[in-house]
Amino acid sequence: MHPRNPYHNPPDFNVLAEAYPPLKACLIPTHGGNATIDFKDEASQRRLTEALLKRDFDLVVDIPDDRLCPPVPNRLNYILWLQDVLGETGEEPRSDVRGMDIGTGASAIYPLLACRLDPRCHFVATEVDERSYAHALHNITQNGLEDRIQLVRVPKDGSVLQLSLFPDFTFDFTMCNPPFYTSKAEVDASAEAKLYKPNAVCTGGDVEMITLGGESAFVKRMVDESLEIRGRCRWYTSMLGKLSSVAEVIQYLRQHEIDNYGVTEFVQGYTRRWAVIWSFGYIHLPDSLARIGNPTVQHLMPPRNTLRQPFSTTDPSRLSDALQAAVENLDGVIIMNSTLPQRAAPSAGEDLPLADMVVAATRNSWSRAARRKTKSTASAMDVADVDNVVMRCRLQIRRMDRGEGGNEDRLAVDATWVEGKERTLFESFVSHVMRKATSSLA
Ligand SMILES: C[S@@+](CC[C@H](N)C(=O)[O-])C[C@H]1O[C@@H](n2cnc3c(N)ncnc32)[C@H](O)[C@@H]1O
Repeated sequence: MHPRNPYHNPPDFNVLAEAYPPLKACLIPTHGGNATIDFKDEASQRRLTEALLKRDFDLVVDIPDDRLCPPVPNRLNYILWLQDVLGETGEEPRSDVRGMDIGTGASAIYPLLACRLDPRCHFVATEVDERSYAHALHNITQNGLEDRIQLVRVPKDGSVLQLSLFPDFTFDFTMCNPPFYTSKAEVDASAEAKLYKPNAVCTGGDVEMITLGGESAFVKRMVDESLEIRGRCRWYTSMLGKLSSVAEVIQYLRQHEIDNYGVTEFVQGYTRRWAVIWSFGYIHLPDSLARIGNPTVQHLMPPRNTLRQPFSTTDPSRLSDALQAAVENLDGVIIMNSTLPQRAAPSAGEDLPLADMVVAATRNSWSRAARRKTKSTASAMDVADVDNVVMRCRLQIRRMDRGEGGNEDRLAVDATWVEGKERTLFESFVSHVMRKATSSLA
Protein backbone atom coordinates (compact mmCIF):
# COMPACT_ATOMS: atom_id res chain seq x y z
CA MET A 1 0.00 0.00 0.00
CA HIS A 2 1.18 3.54 -0.73
CA PRO A 3 2.95 5.10 2.30
CA ARG A 4 0.53 8.07 2.32
CA ASN A 5 -2.52 5.81 2.11
CA PRO A 6 -4.22 6.02 5.54
CA TYR A 7 -5.87 2.57 5.21
CA HIS A 8 -2.94 0.37 6.16
CA ASN A 9 -5.06 -1.09 8.96
CA PRO A 10 -8.79 -1.84 8.93
CA PRO A 11 -10.87 1.03 10.32
CA ASP A 12 -12.57 0.94 13.72
CA PHE A 13 -16.02 0.10 12.34
CA ASN A 14 -17.89 1.32 15.44
CA VAL A 15 -16.27 4.75 15.17
CA LEU A 16 -16.84 4.82 11.40
CA ALA A 17 -20.53 3.95 11.84
CA GLU A 18 -20.91 6.83 14.32
CA ALA A 19 -19.61 9.16 11.61
CA TYR A 20 -21.77 7.52 8.94
CA PRO A 21 -24.91 5.99 10.54
CA PRO A 22 -26.13 4.00 7.46
CA LEU A 23 -23.16 1.67 8.15
CA LYS A 24 -24.62 0.70 11.54
CA ALA A 25 -27.01 -1.86 10.05
CA CYS A 26 -24.02 -3.72 8.57
CA LEU A 27 -21.99 -4.05 11.78
CA ILE A 28 -21.23 -7.52 13.15
CA PRO A 29 -20.02 -7.52 16.79
CA THR A 30 -16.75 -9.37 17.42
CA HIS A 31 -15.73 -11.19 20.62
CA GLY A 32 -13.47 -8.42 21.83
CA GLY A 33 -16.33 -5.88 21.84
CA ASN A 34 -15.32 -4.42 18.47
CA ALA A 35 -17.19 -4.71 15.22
CA THR A 36 -16.57 -5.82 11.66
CA ILE A 37 -18.62 -6.14 8.49
CA ASP A 38 -19.29 -9.04 6.14
CA PHE A 39 -16.84 -8.36 3.32
CA LYS A 40 -18.65 -10.87 1.11
CA ASP A 41 -21.85 -8.88 1.35
CA GLU A 42 -22.16 -6.32 -1.45
CA ALA A 43 -24.47 -3.99 0.50
CA SER A 44 -21.97 -3.84 3.37
CA GLN A 45 -19.15 -3.05 0.96
CA ARG A 46 -21.20 -0.23 -0.59
CA ARG A 47 -21.92 1.29 2.84
CA LEU A 48 -18.22 0.99 3.71
CA THR A 49 -17.15 2.85 0.56
CA GLU A 50 -19.77 5.56 1.17
CA ALA A 51 -18.70 5.86 4.83
CA LEU A 52 -14.98 6.24 4.07
CA LEU A 53 -15.61 8.76 1.30
CA LYS A 54 -17.90 10.80 3.56
CA ARG A 55 -15.82 10.73 6.73
CA ASP A 56 -12.34 11.00 5.25
CA PHE A 57 -12.92 13.11 2.12
CA ASP A 58 -16.22 14.86 2.76
CA LEU A 59 -17.61 13.28 -0.41
CA VAL A 60 -21.23 12.21 -0.71
CA VAL A 61 -21.35 9.41 -3.26
CA ASP A 62 -24.36 7.34 -4.31
CA ILE A 63 -23.58 4.08 -6.06
CA PRO A 64 -26.45 2.16 -7.69
CA ASP A 65 -26.77 -1.51 -6.71
CA ASP A 66 -26.15 -2.74 -10.25
CA ARG A 67 -22.88 -0.89 -10.80
CA LEU A 68 -19.34 -1.43 -9.44
CA CYS A 69 -18.61 -0.32 -5.92
CA PRO A 70 -15.00 0.91 -5.80
CA PRO A 71 -12.88 0.02 -2.76
CA VAL A 72 -11.48 3.34 -1.50
CA PRO A 73 -7.96 2.16 -0.42
CA ASN A 74 -7.25 0.68 -3.86
CA ARG A 75 -8.52 3.72 -5.78
CA LEU A 76 -6.56 6.00 -3.46
CA ASN A 77 -3.35 4.07 -4.16
CA TYR A 78 -3.60 4.96 -7.86
CA ILE A 79 -4.21 8.67 -7.14
CA LEU A 80 -1.31 8.87 -4.67
CA TRP A 81 1.08 7.23 -7.12
CA LEU A 82 0.02 9.72 -9.82
CA GLN A 83 0.61 12.56 -7.37
CA ASP A 84 4.14 11.22 -6.86
CA VAL A 85 4.69 10.95 -10.62
CA LEU A 86 3.64 14.56 -11.19
CA GLY A 87 5.59 15.75 -8.15
CA GLU A 88 8.79 14.05 -9.30
CA THR A 89 8.55 15.02 -12.96
CA GLY A 90 7.02 18.52 -12.82
CA GLU A 91 9.17 21.32 -14.11
CA GLU A 92 8.03 24.06 -11.77
CA PRO A 93 5.14 24.58 -9.32
CA ARG A 94 1.93 24.76 -11.33
CA SER A 95 -1.35 26.48 -10.61
CA ASP A 96 -3.38 23.76 -12.28
CA VAL A 97 -3.11 20.09 -13.11
CA ARG A 98 -5.27 18.52 -15.81
CA GLY A 99 -6.17 14.84 -15.82
CA MET A 100 -8.44 12.58 -17.81
CA ASP A 101 -10.25 9.61 -16.27
CA ILE A 102 -11.33 7.13 -18.93
CA GLY A 103 -14.45 5.21 -17.86
CA THR A 104 -15.18 7.07 -14.65
CA GLY A 105 -18.03 4.75 -13.64
CA ALA A 106 -21.17 5.57 -11.65
CA SER A 107 -19.12 6.73 -8.67
CA ALA A 108 -16.71 9.04 -10.57
CA ILE A 109 -14.37 8.08 -7.75
CA TYR A 110 -11.03 9.00 -9.32
CA PRO A 111 -11.82 12.62 -10.23
CA LEU A 112 -13.73 13.17 -6.98
CA LEU A 113 -10.87 11.90 -4.84
CA ALA A 114 -8.18 13.65 -6.88
CA CYS A 115 -9.99 17.00 -6.77
CA ARG A 116 -10.54 16.72 -3.03
CA LEU A 117 -6.87 15.93 -2.45
CA ASP A 118 -5.45 18.61 -4.73
CA PRO A 119 -7.17 21.98 -5.25
CA ARG A 120 -5.20 22.45 -8.51
CA CYS A 121 -6.80 19.41 -10.15
CA HIS A 122 -9.16 19.67 -13.12
CA PHE A 123 -10.56 16.62 -14.87
CA VAL A 124 -12.24 15.40 -17.96
CA ALA A 125 -14.08 12.18 -17.10
CA THR A 126 -15.48 9.96 -19.86
CA GLU A 127 -18.15 7.29 -19.70
CA VAL A 128 -19.98 5.16 -22.27
CA ASP A 129 -22.74 3.74 -20.11
CA GLU A 130 -25.85 5.91 -19.83
CA ARG A 131 -26.76 4.76 -16.31
CA SER A 132 -23.23 5.24 -14.96
CA TYR A 133 -23.00 8.60 -16.71
CA ALA A 134 -26.22 9.81 -15.00
CA HIS A 135 -25.01 8.73 -11.55
CA ALA A 136 -21.54 10.16 -12.09
CA LEU A 137 -23.09 13.50 -13.05
CA HIS A 138 -25.21 13.42 -9.89
CA ASN A 139 -22.16 12.57 -7.73
CA ILE A 140 -20.03 15.32 -9.26
CA THR A 141 -22.79 17.91 -8.87
CA GLN A 142 -23.81 16.99 -5.34
CA ASN A 143 -20.20 17.52 -4.27
CA GLY A 144 -20.03 20.91 -5.96
CA LEU A 145 -17.23 19.83 -8.32
CA GLU A 146 -18.95 20.44 -11.67
CA ASP A 147 -16.62 23.41 -12.36
CA ARG A 148 -13.57 21.20 -12.08
CA ILE A 149 -14.80 17.87 -13.47
CA GLN A 150 -16.17 17.86 -16.98
CA LEU A 151 -18.11 14.64 -17.59
CA VAL A 152 -18.41 13.50 -21.20
CA ARG A 153 -20.59 10.73 -22.55
CA VAL A 154 -18.65 8.99 -25.32
CA PRO A 155 -19.57 6.31 -27.89
CA LYS A 156 -18.48 2.75 -27.08
CA ASP A 157 -16.68 2.19 -30.35
CA GLY A 158 -15.08 5.61 -30.63
CA SER A 159 -11.68 6.78 -29.51
CA VAL A 160 -10.66 5.75 -25.99
CA LEU A 161 -8.58 8.84 -25.29
CA GLN A 162 -11.00 11.35 -26.84
CA LEU A 163 -8.37 14.10 -26.78
CA SER A 164 -9.69 15.39 -30.11
CA LEU A 165 -12.71 16.70 -28.16
CA PHE A 166 -10.32 19.08 -26.39
CA PRO A 167 -7.98 20.41 -29.06
CA ASP A 168 -6.86 23.32 -26.89
CA PHE A 169 -5.83 21.26 -23.86
CA THR A 170 -2.74 19.36 -23.07
CA PHE A 171 -3.19 16.85 -20.28
CA ASP A 172 -0.78 16.07 -17.48
CA PHE A 173 -2.02 12.51 -17.23
CA THR A 174 -4.68 10.06 -18.26
CA MET A 175 -5.90 7.35 -15.91
CA CYS A 176 -8.17 4.38 -16.39
CA ASN A 177 -9.52 1.30 -14.71
CA PRO A 178 -10.54 -0.53 -17.87
CA PRO A 179 -13.25 -3.15 -18.28
CA PHE A 180 -11.52 -6.35 -17.28
CA TYR A 181 -13.10 -9.38 -18.88
CA THR A 182 -13.37 -10.66 -22.44
CA SER A 183 -16.80 -12.32 -22.11
CA LYS A 184 -19.76 -13.04 -19.85
CA ALA A 185 -18.45 -16.62 -19.42
CA GLU A 186 -15.21 -15.21 -18.01
CA VAL A 187 -17.16 -12.99 -15.58
CA ASP A 188 -19.17 -16.00 -14.36
CA ALA A 189 -16.08 -18.18 -13.94
CA SER A 190 -14.36 -15.44 -11.95
CA ALA A 191 -17.44 -14.88 -9.73
CA GLU A 192 -17.47 -18.60 -8.94
CA ALA A 193 -13.78 -18.58 -8.01
CA LYS A 194 -14.29 -15.56 -5.78
CA LEU A 195 -16.98 -17.38 -3.76
CA TYR A 196 -14.14 -19.20 -2.01
CA LYS A 197 -12.09 -16.09 -1.33
CA PRO A 198 -12.39 -14.15 1.93
CA ASN A 199 -13.28 -10.87 0.16
CA ALA A 200 -15.87 -10.89 -2.57
CA VAL A 201 -15.52 -7.92 -4.88
CA CYS A 202 -18.72 -6.08 -5.78
CA THR A 203 -19.85 -7.12 -9.23
CA GLY A 204 -20.99 -4.54 -11.72
CA GLY A 205 -22.93 -4.38 -14.97
CA ASP A 206 -21.63 -6.20 -18.05
CA VAL A 207 -20.81 -2.90 -19.77
CA GLU A 208 -18.47 -2.01 -16.92
CA MET A 209 -16.68 -5.31 -16.84
CA ILE A 210 -16.55 -6.71 -20.38
CA THR A 211 -14.67 -5.41 -23.39
CA LEU A 212 -13.66 -7.11 -26.62
CA GLY A 213 -10.23 -8.66 -26.06
CA GLY A 214 -10.25 -7.80 -22.33
CA GLU A 215 -8.27 -5.14 -20.52
CA SER A 216 -5.04 -5.62 -22.46
CA ALA A 217 -6.81 -4.97 -25.79
CA PHE A 218 -8.40 -1.86 -24.27
CA VAL A 219 -5.05 -0.47 -23.14
CA LYS A 220 -3.42 -1.36 -26.45
CA ARG A 221 -6.05 0.82 -28.13
CA MET A 222 -4.88 3.59 -25.81
CA VAL A 223 -1.28 2.97 -26.85
CA ASP A 224 -2.26 3.13 -30.53
CA GLU A 225 -4.08 6.42 -30.01
CA SER A 226 -1.27 7.87 -27.90
CA LEU A 227 1.12 7.22 -30.80
CA GLU A 228 -0.99 9.62 -32.85
CA ILE A 229 -1.23 12.42 -30.32
CA ARG A 230 2.03 11.84 -28.41
CA GLY A 231 2.89 15.04 -26.47
CA ARG A 232 -0.76 16.10 -26.01
CA CYS A 233 -0.50 14.26 -22.70
CA ARG A 234 2.58 14.05 -20.47
CA TRP A 235 1.84 10.69 -18.86
CA TYR A 236 -0.52 8.04 -20.20
CA THR A 237 -1.47 5.51 -17.55
CA SER A 238 -3.85 2.65 -16.94
CA MET A 239 -4.54 0.19 -14.16
CA LEU A 240 -4.46 -3.53 -15.04
CA GLY A 241 -5.92 -6.42 -13.08
CA LYS A 242 -3.83 -9.28 -14.46
CA LEU A 243 -0.08 -9.68 -14.59
CA SER A 244 -0.45 -11.34 -17.99
CA SER A 245 -2.03 -8.09 -19.24
CA VAL A 246 0.94 -6.12 -17.89
CA ALA A 247 3.25 -8.39 -19.89
CA GLU A 248 1.17 -7.91 -23.05
CA VAL A 249 1.02 -4.13 -22.73
CA ILE A 250 4.74 -3.76 -21.97
CA GLN A 251 5.58 -5.92 -24.96
CA TYR A 252 3.30 -3.72 -27.07
CA LEU A 253 4.99 -0.54 -25.84
CA ARG A 254 8.42 -1.96 -26.63
CA GLN A 255 7.22 -3.13 -30.04
CA HIS A 256 6.26 0.48 -30.76
CA GLU A 257 9.61 1.78 -29.48
CA ILE A 258 8.06 3.61 -26.56
CA ASP A 259 10.97 3.34 -24.14
CA ASN A 260 9.89 5.89 -21.53
CA TYR A 261 7.58 3.65 -19.52
CA GLY A 262 7.11 2.12 -16.10
CA VAL A 263 5.11 -0.34 -14.03
CA THR A 264 3.89 -0.12 -10.46
CA GLU A 265 1.73 -2.35 -8.29
CA PHE A 266 -1.05 -1.62 -5.84
CA VAL A 267 -1.53 -4.11 -3.04
CA GLN A 268 -4.58 -4.05 -0.83
CA GLY A 269 -5.11 -7.08 1.42
CA TYR A 270 -5.48 -10.09 -0.86
CA THR A 271 -5.86 -7.98 -3.98
CA ARG A 272 -2.98 -7.04 -6.25
CA ARG A 273 -3.32 -4.66 -9.18
CA TRP A 274 -0.78 -3.03 -11.49
CA ALA A 275 -0.53 0.22 -13.38
CA VAL A 276 1.43 0.95 -16.53
CA ILE A 277 2.66 4.40 -17.49
CA TRP A 278 4.28 5.75 -20.65
CA SER A 279 5.30 9.06 -22.12
CA PHE A 280 6.68 10.58 -25.32
CA GLY A 281 8.44 13.29 -23.33
CA TYR A 282 12.07 13.31 -22.27
CA ILE A 283 11.52 13.56 -18.51
CA HIS A 284 12.16 10.24 -16.78
CA LEU A 285 10.62 8.60 -13.76
CA PRO A 286 12.64 7.62 -10.71
CA ASP A 287 12.95 3.85 -10.35
CA SER A 288 10.86 3.94 -7.18
CA LEU A 289 7.83 4.99 -9.27
CA ALA A 290 8.51 3.01 -12.44
CA ARG A 291 9.83 -0.36 -11.30
CA ILE A 292 8.68 -3.04 -8.90
CA GLY A 293 11.10 -5.24 -7.00
CA ASN A 294 9.42 -8.64 -7.47
CA PRO A 295 12.20 -10.80 -9.03
CA THR A 296 9.74 -12.77 -11.18
CA VAL A 297 8.70 -9.69 -13.17
CA GLN A 298 12.09 -8.08 -13.78
CA HIS A 299 11.89 -8.91 -17.50
CA LEU A 300 8.94 -6.50 -17.73
CA MET A 301 10.67 -3.60 -16.01
CA PRO A 302 12.24 -0.68 -17.86
CA PRO A 303 16.02 -0.23 -17.54
CA ARG A 304 17.04 1.44 -14.29
CA ASN A 305 17.22 5.23 -14.31
CA THR A 306 19.49 5.25 -11.26
CA LEU A 307 23.02 3.87 -11.57
CA ARG A 308 25.03 3.31 -8.38
CA GLN A 309 28.81 3.66 -8.15
CA PRO A 310 30.48 2.65 -4.85
CA PHE A 311 33.57 4.60 -3.67
CA SER A 312 36.19 3.57 -1.16
CA THR A 313 36.30 6.96 0.58
CA THR A 314 34.24 7.56 3.71
CA ASP A 315 34.46 11.36 3.49
CA PRO A 316 31.40 12.91 1.78
CA SER A 317 33.11 16.33 1.39
CA ARG A 318 36.08 14.86 -0.50
CA LEU A 319 33.76 12.85 -2.71
CA SER A 320 31.53 15.86 -3.35
CA ASP A 321 34.56 17.98 -4.29
CA ALA A 322 35.84 15.26 -6.62
CA LEU A 323 32.47 14.99 -8.37
CA GLN A 324 32.14 18.74 -8.64
CA ALA A 325 35.61 19.07 -10.17
CA ALA A 326 34.89 16.27 -12.67
CA VAL A 327 31.68 18.02 -13.78
CA GLU A 328 33.10 21.56 -13.84
CA ASN A 329 35.92 20.44 -16.10
CA LEU A 330 33.47 19.73 -18.90
CA ASP A 331 32.42 22.33 -21.46
CA GLY A 332 28.69 22.88 -21.80
CA VAL A 333 27.90 21.21 -18.47
CA ILE A 334 26.75 23.07 -15.39
CA ILE A 335 25.72 22.24 -11.88
CA MET A 336 22.22 23.69 -11.65
CA ASN A 337 21.94 23.34 -7.90
CA SER A 338 23.72 21.50 -5.20
CA THR A 339 23.41 20.99 -1.49
CA LEU A 340 26.53 20.81 0.63
CA PRO A 341 27.60 17.53 2.18
CA GLN A 342 25.95 16.95 5.51
CA ARG A 343 28.51 16.00 8.11
CA ALA A 344 26.13 14.27 10.47
CA ALA A 345 24.85 10.86 9.44
CA PRO A 346 21.09 10.78 8.85
CA SER A 347 19.11 9.39 11.75
CA ALA A 348 18.07 5.73 11.72
CA GLY A 349 15.55 4.84 9.04
CA GLU A 350 16.10 8.07 7.13
CA ASP A 351 17.43 7.71 3.63
CA LEU A 352 18.57 11.29 3.03
CA PRO A 353 21.44 11.83 0.62
CA LEU A 354 24.60 13.34 2.10
CA ALA A 355 24.98 15.61 -0.92
CA ASP A 356 22.79 16.27 -3.90
CA MET A 357 23.51 18.05 -7.18
CA VAL A 358 21.57 18.43 -10.41
CA VAL A 359 23.72 18.61 -13.51
CA ALA A 360 22.67 19.77 -16.99
CA ALA A 361 24.52 19.31 -20.27
CA THR A 362 23.90 21.16 -23.51
CA ARG A 363 26.08 18.79 -25.53
CA ASN A 364 28.26 15.74 -25.19
CA SER A 365 31.66 17.13 -24.26
CA TRP A 366 32.91 14.03 -22.40
CA SER A 367 33.31 11.45 -25.14
CA ARG A 368 36.87 10.87 -26.28
CA ALA A 369 36.10 12.44 -29.70
CA ALA A 370 34.52 15.52 -28.13
CA ARG A 371 37.48 16.04 -25.79
CA ARG A 372 39.98 15.72 -28.65
CA LYS A 373 38.04 18.32 -30.63
CA THR A 374 37.87 20.71 -27.67
CA LYS A 375 41.63 20.41 -27.15
CA SER A 376 42.50 21.08 -30.79
CA THR A 377 40.27 24.14 -31.04
CA ALA A 378 41.19 25.24 -27.49
CA SER A 379 37.67 26.53 -26.99
CA ALA A 380 36.73 28.38 -23.83
CA MET A 381 34.34 26.84 -21.31
CA ASP A 382 30.75 27.24 -22.42
CA VAL A 383 28.20 28.69 -20.12
CA ALA A 384 25.52 26.04 -20.47
CA ASP A 385 22.35 27.30 -22.00
CA VAL A 386 19.68 25.75 -19.80
CA ASP A 387 17.01 26.09 -22.50
CA ASN A 388 19.00 23.79 -24.70
CA VAL A 389 19.64 20.86 -22.41
CA VAL A 390 20.33 17.45 -23.94
CA MET A 391 20.75 15.62 -20.64
CA ARG A 392 19.94 16.36 -17.04
CA CYS A 393 20.85 14.06 -14.20
CA ARG A 394 21.05 14.09 -10.43
CA LEU A 395 24.10 12.98 -8.48
CA GLN A 396 23.51 12.00 -4.87
CA ILE A 397 26.04 10.82 -2.34
CA ARG A 398 24.68 8.18 -0.01
CA ARG A 399 25.99 5.90 2.67
CA MET A 400 25.99 2.29 1.57
CA ASP A 401 24.07 -0.36 3.47
CA ARG A 402 26.09 -2.98 5.31
CA GLY A 403 24.55 -5.61 3.01
CA GLU A 404 26.12 -3.93 -0.03
CA GLY A 405 29.62 -4.90 1.11
CA GLY A 406 32.40 -3.00 2.83
CA ASN A 407 32.07 -1.20 6.11
CA GLU A 408 29.05 0.88 6.97
CA ASP A 409 30.81 4.21 6.34
CA ARG A 410 31.45 3.52 2.66
CA LEU A 411 29.87 5.90 0.24
CA ALA A 412 28.19 5.51 -3.13
CA VAL A 413 27.04 7.97 -5.75
CA ASP A 414 23.57 7.42 -7.19
CA ALA A 415 23.29 8.99 -10.63
CA THR A 416 19.68 9.38 -11.73
CA TRP A 417 18.61 10.18 -15.27
CA VAL A 418 16.15 13.05 -15.03
CA GLU A 419 15.85 14.30 -18.60
CA GLY A 420 17.13 13.48 -22.04
CA LYS A 421 16.34 11.67 -25.25
CA GLU A 422 19.31 9.31 -25.39
CA ARG A 423 20.05 6.90 -22.57
CA THR A 424 23.56 6.30 -23.93
CA LEU A 425 24.40 9.97 -23.36
CA PHE A 426 23.42 9.68 -19.70
CA GLU A 427 25.31 6.42 -19.25
CA SER A 428 28.49 7.70 -20.88
CA PHE A 429 28.34 10.91 -18.81
CA VAL A 430 28.01 8.92 -15.59
CA SER A 431 30.83 6.60 -16.52
CA HIS A 432 33.10 9.58 -17.37
CA VAL A 433 32.37 11.51 -14.16
CA MET A 434 32.72 8.43 -11.94
CA ARG A 435 36.04 7.51 -13.56
CA LYS A 436 37.41 11.03 -13.07
CA ALA A 437 36.21 11.20 -9.47
CA THR A 438 37.70 7.77 -8.70
CA SER A 439 41.12 8.71 -10.11
CA SER A 440 41.21 12.06 -8.32
CA LEU A 441 40.48 10.33 -5.00
CA ALA A 442 43.11 7.61 -5.53
C1 LIG B 1 -14.08 -1.25 -14.47
S1 LIG B 1 -15.13 0.12 -14.65
C2 LIG B 1 -14.26 1.37 -13.72
C3 LIG B 1 -15.14 2.40 -13.07
C4 LIG B 1 -14.41 3.38 -12.14
N1 LIG B 1 -13.42 4.14 -12.87
C5 LIG B 1 -13.76 2.65 -11.00
O1 LIG B 1 -12.51 2.53 -11.01
O2 LIG B 1 -14.44 2.18 -10.11
C6 LIG B 1 -14.87 0.57 -16.34
C7 LIG B 1 -15.72 1.73 -16.80
O3 LIG B 1 -15.36 2.10 -18.13
C8 LIG B 1 -16.52 2.38 -18.88
N2 LIG B 1 -16.13 2.24 -20.29
C9 LIG B 1 -16.04 1.11 -21.04
N3 LIG B 1 -15.57 1.40 -22.27
C10 LIG B 1 -15.34 2.74 -22.30
C11 LIG B 1 -14.83 3.66 -23.28
N4 LIG B 1 -14.48 3.25 -24.50
N5 LIG B 1 -14.72 4.97 -22.94
C12 LIG B 1 -15.08 5.39 -21.72
N6 LIG B 1 -15.59 4.58 -20.75
C13 LIG B 1 -15.69 3.28 -21.03
C14 LIG B 1 -17.52 1.40 -18.35
O4 LIG B 1 -18.85 1.77 -18.62
C15 LIG B 1 -17.19 1.42 -16.85
O5 LIG B 1 -17.91 2.42 -16.20
